[in-house]
Amino acid sequence: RPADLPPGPGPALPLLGHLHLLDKDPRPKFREWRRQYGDVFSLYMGGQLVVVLNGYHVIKEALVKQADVFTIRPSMFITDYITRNRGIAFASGPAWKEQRKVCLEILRSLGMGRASLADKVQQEVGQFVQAVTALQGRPTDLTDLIGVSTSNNICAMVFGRRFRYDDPEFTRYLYLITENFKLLRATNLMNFIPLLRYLPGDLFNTEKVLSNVREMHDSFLKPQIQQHVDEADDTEQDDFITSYIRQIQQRRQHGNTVTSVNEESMLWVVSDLFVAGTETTSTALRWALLYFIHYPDVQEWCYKQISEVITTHRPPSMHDRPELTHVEATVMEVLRKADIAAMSIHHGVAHDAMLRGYRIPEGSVVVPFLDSVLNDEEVWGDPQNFRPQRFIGPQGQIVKREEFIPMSIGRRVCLGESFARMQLFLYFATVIQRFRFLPASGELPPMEGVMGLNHVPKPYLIRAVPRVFE
Ligand code: HEM
Repeated sequence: RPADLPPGPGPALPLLGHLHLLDKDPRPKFREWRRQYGDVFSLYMGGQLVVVLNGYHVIKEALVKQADVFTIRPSMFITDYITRNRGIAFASGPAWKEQRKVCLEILRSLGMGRASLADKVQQEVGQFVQAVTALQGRPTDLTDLIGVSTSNNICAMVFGRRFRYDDPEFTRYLYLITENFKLLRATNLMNFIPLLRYLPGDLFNTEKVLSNVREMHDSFLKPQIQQHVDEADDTEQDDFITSYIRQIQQRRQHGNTVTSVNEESMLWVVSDLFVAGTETTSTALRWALLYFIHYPDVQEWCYKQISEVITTHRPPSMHDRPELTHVEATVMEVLRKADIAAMSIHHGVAHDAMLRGYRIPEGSVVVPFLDSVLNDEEVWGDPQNFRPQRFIGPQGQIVKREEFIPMSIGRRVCLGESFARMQLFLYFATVIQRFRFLPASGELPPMEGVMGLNHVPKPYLIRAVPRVFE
């Protein structure tokens, strides 16, 4: 490692680099290396130099203060192979900029984070409550139900419709997403060890991942889009696809030929919203229920406020959000402690850069290690504890800390942040109002998660016992 690069673990092995030192869950090793080498350290994954950014100040210095340099995605074999700079999440340059701008405009016009969309989410939460009530407190793994329900919120926004919980086709597409989130961790190795690409067969599941993407696009997204195209002229429909089609038409009418806003981009953007919005939000909700059964006092702390502020006669709405501070604080603590996007999405550098006196060469992969901020002792004091009260100030108000960055910061900050936060608030408030969550047996399920692309809880059974209102 040249002397001006960030320090890191000793000699790298040929082909593997430092990969042999990393477990399936690299977080403990990264925490150890931060203590040893400081807030900016580097390692080789295969032949690829990876620079890991730790702590709020370093991540902000890179992603915000040097945004012109650190906003791009690195060129990686797998993502280049699959997305080819289409969509948002893995695109860079002018196409990413234009897609992100158009998407944000549309999402804002649809009311992301505001009342109109909230009504639809509230209706979906109502359906979810009905389905959970029907279980009559029986021990159940709620993963699939949560998956379909949270995904329905994206569907309401993007397609203007929802799907039944027992729709086998829709459940199949959600399964494909979950499978890809799991498979991509192994597939990722191909990014770092080019030799693996030449092995016969599909040992690292690249073809499987690609065929899952194709199936989702061809059998699900394209027909949904086509239906919107067919009905575009005579529809009052108020959803993402209809708005995007209008954006395409406007550009055509103005003779704009250099734009990336076209039918192909629409497919990839819709795919990104669907994939990024489904898996993450449902994971957060699954973590939440697990925390609820481990911390019954937190459930009661929220329930007491809900029953005082809005009683139990009507479901909570977004208007209650400012007053339901205990629920809001619990959403924040789940997002902090669950570490869902611990490694964020990889960033790159547009050209050689300097950070904290170290050179970050063009071609590096940059990991904003969000875990290092969300679990920083200097910021939180007792990060290991699940304690929503840390977000409540002396006057009972919500404390907003700039270090609270579960969805990253800078120009790439999660596009669905306010939508996700709105959904989580409505689910948490409503299910706590309606149920008491208990473990399936005397033994509590483990809190350790599994690292794929996201940090997800292991499957567990839970009892949702309807509360009896007097
Ligand atoms: C709890 C829920 C969620 C978490 C923890 C989360 C987290 C993240 C993180 C860490 C990133 C990477 C930011 C970076 O590169 O620095 C990201 C990007 C993104 N998220 Fe989310 N997200 C969530 C929900 C959503 C939802 C509901 C949507 C869609 C409506 C969404 C859409 C996206 C998109 C499109 C990107 C790519 C942005 C870009 O590259 O410009 N996310 N998210």
